[in-house]
Amino acid sequence: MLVLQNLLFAQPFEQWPYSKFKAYLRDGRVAEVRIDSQTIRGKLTEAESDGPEGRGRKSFTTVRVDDPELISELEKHHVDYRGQYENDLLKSLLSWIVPLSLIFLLWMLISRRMGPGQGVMNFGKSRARIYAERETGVTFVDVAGVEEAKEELQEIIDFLRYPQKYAALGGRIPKGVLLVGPPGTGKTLLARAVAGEASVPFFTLSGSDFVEMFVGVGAARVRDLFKQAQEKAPCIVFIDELDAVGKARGINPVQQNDEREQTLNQLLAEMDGFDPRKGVIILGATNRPEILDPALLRAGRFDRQVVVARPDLEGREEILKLHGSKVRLAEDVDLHVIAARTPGMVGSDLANVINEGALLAARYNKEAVTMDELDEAIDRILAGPAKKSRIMAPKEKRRVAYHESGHTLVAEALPTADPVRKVTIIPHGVAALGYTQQLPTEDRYLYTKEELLDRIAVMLGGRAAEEVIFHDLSTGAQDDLQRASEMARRMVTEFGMGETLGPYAVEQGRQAMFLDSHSPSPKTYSEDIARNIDQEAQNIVERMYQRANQVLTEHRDKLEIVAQHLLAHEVIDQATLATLLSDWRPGKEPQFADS
Ligand SMILES: Nc1ncnc2c1ncn2[C@@H]1O[C@H](COP(=O)(O)OP(=O)(O)OP(=O)(O)O)[C@@H](O)[C@H]1O
Ligand SMILES: [Zn+2]
Repeated sequence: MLVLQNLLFAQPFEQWPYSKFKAYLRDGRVAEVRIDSQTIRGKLTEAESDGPEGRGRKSFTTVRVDDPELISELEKHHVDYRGQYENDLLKSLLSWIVPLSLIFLLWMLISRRMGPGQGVMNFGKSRARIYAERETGVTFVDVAGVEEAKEELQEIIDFLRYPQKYAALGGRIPKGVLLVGPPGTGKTLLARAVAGEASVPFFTLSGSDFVEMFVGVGAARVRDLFKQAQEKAPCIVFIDELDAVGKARGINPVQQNDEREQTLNQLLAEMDGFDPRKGVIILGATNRPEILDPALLRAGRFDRQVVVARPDLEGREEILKLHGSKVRLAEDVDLHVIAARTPGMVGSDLANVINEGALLAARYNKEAVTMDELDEAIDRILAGPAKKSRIMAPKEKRRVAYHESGHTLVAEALPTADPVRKVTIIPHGVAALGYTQQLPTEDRYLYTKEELLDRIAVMLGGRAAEEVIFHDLSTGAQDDLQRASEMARRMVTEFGMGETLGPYAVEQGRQAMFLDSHSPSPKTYSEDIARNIDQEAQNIVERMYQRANQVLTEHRDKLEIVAQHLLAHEVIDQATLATLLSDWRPGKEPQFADS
């Protein structure tokens, strides 16, 4: 820079006072100047130059002072000036450019966080994007292992395809369908597939997005979303994580969330306000239906629920096949074996197994994914603490299979027990390892003494099976025991079915107790009677346990058949159970003496 300047000003500089420079400037004798932070260097005009020997024109330098008129005077006298003259304009420019660009940056950040098409400028607008089928490209082929859910959704697809047909017939079409199931089972995927199958636009919004920072934004979005959707009908509106916005109102009075509540109210209003025959179907997804505001589940809203359950063995194999087809699997890979190793895993876990396996194969420079990589992938995924607890070791699985078979057999054997609808050893919820689902044949309000006793025996059937088969007990029956004991106690104290008290009820009905569950119910009887009640309840449990034990010992072969089928397939439905027990007529067992 300095070198350049010196070249430019070939002649030596004369040191001038500033006033002299200004005087020359005003007289129009200055030709050009270079200004930097400390000094001003300049050249005079041709006319001012020295004689013929001077190669250049006369140059001067002066100390730069704070002179607001300098630039205007330079302009006025047509001086060629260059340099960094920090005038007030620049200063003030800087003083607002910097904060302005900071604000802009912040705005960019916020609008990126808020998703595309959603800036500060239009934050009332819904960020719903439209997915045409071409874009999502998802159909039922891409969702595996959830056949029941698919079947239930088929009607919705049919309706979206031929809304006129339904309108003509006047059939009632649900407005809202709630997909309920554990995380990663493919609820989102399924919703998209419904849109894909029906070739309709897919609007999506996530409940957690609703909970925004400004009050009113969520509600505005909901309004906008429904407006857009109605213009594009037939279409699907999908609300993921419905529980984030649909939590029961007023659950937490301390930390109230006006925004969420407003959004929820808007959602309810919108759902009430449109005519489903126009062809807008709302799909919601949640893995915690129990915390939803009951208003959301009322008729005309999400009044239909579709369970997207954890996949069973076959389902897992299907999902593995689906995702396995996207990578190169070695000849030796048996996805059935992988499926058998992964009870409790959901679709996203299984997709992960395949993906992780492929990554490992690439790392080991293999040509294809082999069993080794898939095994390692499973181990890696199981290492996550949350997953581990969900997945059973083979030994545990065996025990759970016999336990559940025990419940099943006792239920089938006893004359009044409800028929078994479904048995599964796929982990459900947090506590239950498996479950046996009984189907009440009719709505029940009254139970006879014998029916209650049968129920208690069924509850104890799991534990009895463990004893018959393994000759020891596990902690898995804790919940069964509690329920059986409570039932026995209530028989004695509330229903007057015991001998100690006869037809005398000492405890209030359960409803009343429930309302005031913190204070123990006042004892209206003596210590003596209390001891007798305990004794009698204990006797009932003990007797029913023996009864369950007897059924299972006598029909151990049936127990084996059911348990082995459970181990192989993880679920047994009512029809399969009937086939498995074909030659055995349940309910025909001799009545147990109930003295
Ligand atoms: N049934 C399935 N068939 C095929 N792939 C599946 C299935 N379930 C899950 N996946 C895979 O897992 C991914 C995540 O699934 P998805 O997001 O649909 O689950 P989700 O039930 O909506 O979970 P969340 O409740 O956590 O939102 C899918 O993109 C897909 O790759
Ligand atoms: Zn049990």
